[in-house]
Amino acid sequence: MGLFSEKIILYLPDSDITYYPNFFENRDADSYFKTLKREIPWQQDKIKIFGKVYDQPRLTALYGNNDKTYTYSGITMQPHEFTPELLSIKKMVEKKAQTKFTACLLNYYRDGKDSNGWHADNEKELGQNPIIASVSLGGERFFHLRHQKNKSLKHKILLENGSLLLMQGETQHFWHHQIPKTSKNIGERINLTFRVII
Ligand SMILES: O=C(O)CCC(=O)C(=O)O
Ligand SMILES: [Fe+2]
Repeated sequence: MGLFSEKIILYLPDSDITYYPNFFENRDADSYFKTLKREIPWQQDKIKIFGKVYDQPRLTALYGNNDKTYTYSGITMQPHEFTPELLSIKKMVEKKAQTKFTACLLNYYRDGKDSNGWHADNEKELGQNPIIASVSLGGERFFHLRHQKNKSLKHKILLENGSLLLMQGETQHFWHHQIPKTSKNIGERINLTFRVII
């Protein structure tokens, strides 16, 4: 077992979630962060929540190895072609997850006011039991989990620079997750969520 293989299983009911805190070495994570911040054509979309239109509270981009679009919160995103950096990250994630991913949704949280509200990644194009592999680069943010039926069942985990979080099995049927806003003075963060879009 190498230095970077520490594996933390979150034994939450109705879930299959694993966290690898040091999936990337810090200097690799830092270098990916710099390149992606500069090269990705970050966009701020409008989202629709209960019929009202808002600016999404973060920047995003979609990458894919086919032209399949991805629709959530009333936005349909068109994929860009994978860059060399994204392909090298994808390859390492695929080895760990034992899955070939077709797409990556990227999130750029500029500061603590940027966030990602409660949701499950349960869009129909992700299939029945989606596997989501989520890479964190840059500033640390808390990831909150809340059971959809039993809302007193909660958990939070700090997503560190260079970490990988794997959610699979029935997780998206039973749990919501969010990245809440924070008033702490924190660094900007890039998150990559690899998905299989069918
Ligand atoms: O930024 C994160 O860690 C979570 C991103 C997320 O939940 C999503 O893009 O669906
Ligand atoms: Fe999500």
